[in-house]
Amino acid sequence: MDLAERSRQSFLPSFLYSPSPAARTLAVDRILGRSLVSPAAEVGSTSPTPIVAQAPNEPGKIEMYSPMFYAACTAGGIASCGLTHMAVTPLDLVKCNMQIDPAKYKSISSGFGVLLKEQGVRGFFRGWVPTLLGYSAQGACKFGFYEFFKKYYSDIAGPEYAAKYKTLIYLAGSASAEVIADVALCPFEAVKVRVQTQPGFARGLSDGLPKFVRSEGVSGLYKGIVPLWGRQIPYTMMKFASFETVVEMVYKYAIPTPKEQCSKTLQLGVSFAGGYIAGIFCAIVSHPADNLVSFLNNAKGATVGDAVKKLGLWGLFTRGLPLRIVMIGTLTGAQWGIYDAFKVMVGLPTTGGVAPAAAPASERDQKNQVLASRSSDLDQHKMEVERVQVIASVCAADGVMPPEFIRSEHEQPGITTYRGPAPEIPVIDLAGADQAQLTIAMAEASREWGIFQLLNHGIPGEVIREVQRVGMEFFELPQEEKEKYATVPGSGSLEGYGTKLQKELEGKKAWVDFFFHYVSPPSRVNHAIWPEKPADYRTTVNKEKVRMSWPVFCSPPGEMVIGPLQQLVSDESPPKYKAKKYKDYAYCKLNKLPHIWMVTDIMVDIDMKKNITLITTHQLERKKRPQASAYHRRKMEVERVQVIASVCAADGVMPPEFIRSEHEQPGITTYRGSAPEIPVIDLAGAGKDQLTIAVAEASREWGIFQLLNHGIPGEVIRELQRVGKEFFELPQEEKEMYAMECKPGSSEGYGTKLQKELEGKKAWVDFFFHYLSPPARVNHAAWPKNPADYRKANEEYAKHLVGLADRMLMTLSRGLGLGEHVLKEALGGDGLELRLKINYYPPCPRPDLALGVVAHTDMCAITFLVPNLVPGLQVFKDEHWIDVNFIPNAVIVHIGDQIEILSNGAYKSVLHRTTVNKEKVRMSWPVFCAPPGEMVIGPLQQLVGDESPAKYKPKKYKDYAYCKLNKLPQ
Ligand SMILES: O=C(O)CCC(=O)C(=O)O
Ligand SMILES: [Fe+2]
Repeated sequence: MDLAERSRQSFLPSFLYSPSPAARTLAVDRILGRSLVSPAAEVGSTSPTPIVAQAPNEPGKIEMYSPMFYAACTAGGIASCGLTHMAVTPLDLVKCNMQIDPAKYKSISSGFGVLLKEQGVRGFFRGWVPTLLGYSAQGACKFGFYEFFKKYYSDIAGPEYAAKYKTLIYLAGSASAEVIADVALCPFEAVKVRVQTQPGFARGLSDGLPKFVRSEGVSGLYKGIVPLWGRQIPYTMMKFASFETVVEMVYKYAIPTPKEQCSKTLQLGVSFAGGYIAGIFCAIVSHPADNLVSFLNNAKGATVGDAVKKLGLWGLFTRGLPLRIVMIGTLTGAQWGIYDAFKVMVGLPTTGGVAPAAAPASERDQKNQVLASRSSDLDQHKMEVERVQVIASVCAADGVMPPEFIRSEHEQPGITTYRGPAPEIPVIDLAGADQAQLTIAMAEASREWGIFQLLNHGIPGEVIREVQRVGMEFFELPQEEKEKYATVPGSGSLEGYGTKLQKELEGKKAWVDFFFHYVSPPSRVNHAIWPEKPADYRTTVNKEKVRMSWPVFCSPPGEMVIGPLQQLVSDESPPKYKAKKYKDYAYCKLNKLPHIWMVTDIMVDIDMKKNITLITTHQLERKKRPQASAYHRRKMEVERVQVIASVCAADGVMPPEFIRSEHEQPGITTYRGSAPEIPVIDLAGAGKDQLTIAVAEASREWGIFQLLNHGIPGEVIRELQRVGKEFFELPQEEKEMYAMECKPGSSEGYGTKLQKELEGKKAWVDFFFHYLSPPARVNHAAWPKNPADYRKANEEYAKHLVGLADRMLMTLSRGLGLGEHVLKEALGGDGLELRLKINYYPPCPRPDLALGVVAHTDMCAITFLVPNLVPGLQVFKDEHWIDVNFIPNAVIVHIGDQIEILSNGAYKSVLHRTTVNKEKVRMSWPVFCAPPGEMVIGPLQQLVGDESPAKYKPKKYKDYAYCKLNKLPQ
């Protein structure tokens, strides 16, 4: 499987799989497939990648609105109506007889007695065959055509009107379906009534039908069609529209979780309840008519007026109502329950609960085409962006959405929105106050809230409405038109039509598209990026641009240095923020780089026993320790995992952002069965050819192996590890001197990844990065000065590693049937860049819940790694996460993305991750070998031919890195 393919398979939830290569699949691929890239495993230039766990294949899923879908709905309708009506045949029989011969069948209970006496128990089921067949046919048409007409009318109305007039659509859809359903039912109903009410006419359908046709003709079968329509159509309209409405309201108001996240049992419960309530409505509205019919049948020659006089208006509406409510409620509840249970059984969602705003198929196809054609133009990042508006139109149909939009629980508005009484944000009336009052009001609102509403702000309502109108008109343009204004990532300009790409807190996506452009000052305004349509966009916005500057973001020019105002800083109120250029602040913020501008308070807590612990101010507040503790305050700029670990160790809990969701938790996802070991290759024990075969096979099959007798002396590795460990054991302040800067191009130093990960989770690891080779890239200033022999140990290791890398690249090259030097040359020859990373995984209170480095493939060409003896590395092989059993003194080799690409997929870059340990510190020293950024990497020409077309697009390594780190499609 190549990289792209793997990433596509990984996180697609089962409900988004589509078995057929139809338009929907295309949409899913295009729209969802690429967004499943996992985060950077290393800050800077190496790693991040696709994949986490393979989702199971789910064959047999039915695509919404496909012929199979309607067939399933039809079958569900058969089960639903046929069975329920057959079950109530005895009741129906008595009821029909009461209507025909009220003198004999006086009430339901006495009617049963008469039947039993005259016909025995078998008499109760007289006519069950025409009932079953008739109502099966009716159910088939009723539900099958209802789904059809609902979609058909929604499509005609278009998404907006379909949502606005949804009730009308339910009513029209069910009426249309019922017209057809009654045509199917009518002949069976005619025979059934005759069989049930005319003793001796026939035993059942088989003899009754020919007899009926002989006496009344075929047209006789349809004599009752008009009254049938009259009775059934309004009833069905009520039944379907109220069901849809009730279900929608239940999901909206009664159940906090979105429908697609509710269990199937709950969904079916909602269907039954919705059906029951719909049944109650049906019973109520049809009740007067029902009473009327019974009365007229019972009293020959009576009129409606007589009935009203006799029963009274109240009686007409209520007499016998409770019983009918129970009967019809149960029946309708059961019908919807059975219908939806059938749908669930075949893998469809239950009915209702989302607005029917399905984009018309043709429109959707059009969008897919646009997406598809854009994807052929791979050179432009902007062509590859997934618009929420497009995703929404694809998703609207089935009411599900891609998982990256589903927030984790602590963010879900359904859960986290406060429902109690809450104060309103301040409202400030600019007209109603003098300057002093206004100053006080605004200052207070800004101190307390940071947000307020202005009244009488001087912008005429008409101006605002116009700006909103032209903006809305732009977003309603065809997708192609909007894409002309797409923002270009990496272009340095934020202006244009855009959608945020997984760069959010928690890696989730925001359900929003946007358009950005400057409106002021004139020197910054670039009308070229302003929408051309609607035609009056520019004049409308331009005209009002000065006043429009109220609601837009007002910020300083990028070069301005912003820090606490001098006048507000003193000994008593020391600066809380670092001064920095606005553009640097923006860069860090946009890239979620360490908040070096913000200073975290860390307290040193010394208790009576002279135990020293680090504690955050926040934790201190929670702990409310007795007076006996003394606290020393100090500032920490970034939250290091090592510091967090030392704070957490005491109470055995850890911050929630380290708790992985279940599909990532090592406690759940680590494979415990017997698993193969990663290949072990002994460099001393084999001839050149044997070695080539072993390395090539391991790289094809696994993408990872351990080398024994690699030629790096044990002493050299031990020294490397000693100095690294000593560095991490230095006081925090000293390590912070090497903190990685959040500036473009800075990729060396001490660091901690901050909130850049899939699902917004944090990795339980700190690290140090620096170059080892080539000499031109090495910057000793970035290396730790302490311990003193850090440099010597690393230089020694680097020397050996350069040799080992050469040797392995030669072997891999031979393994592809190529000359020894081909791979290395393709990677820049002696320009090959070696970057050391030291991973420091502190002890973790819940190693079953946290991860060290999240699942990724290394972005570089090849990685050489030596860990300490604490286990933790896992690889994904044959759909399982398996532990790597490191052999002491071995070197672990990872194939990275660039070798996979150069080999045109013959060698696989390995998907791996790390777990952490409860008691012990785990450390590892990977060295990432990568080509210089300017090198163009693509499948080697020698490996590409007619039979084996290129699977990867050549691109500069730095562009590959840019895309990977920013989660853009490759
Ligand atoms: O710590 C390890 O064993 C692996 C670390 C890793 O995969 C990485 O940093 O890219
Ligand atoms: Fe890695």
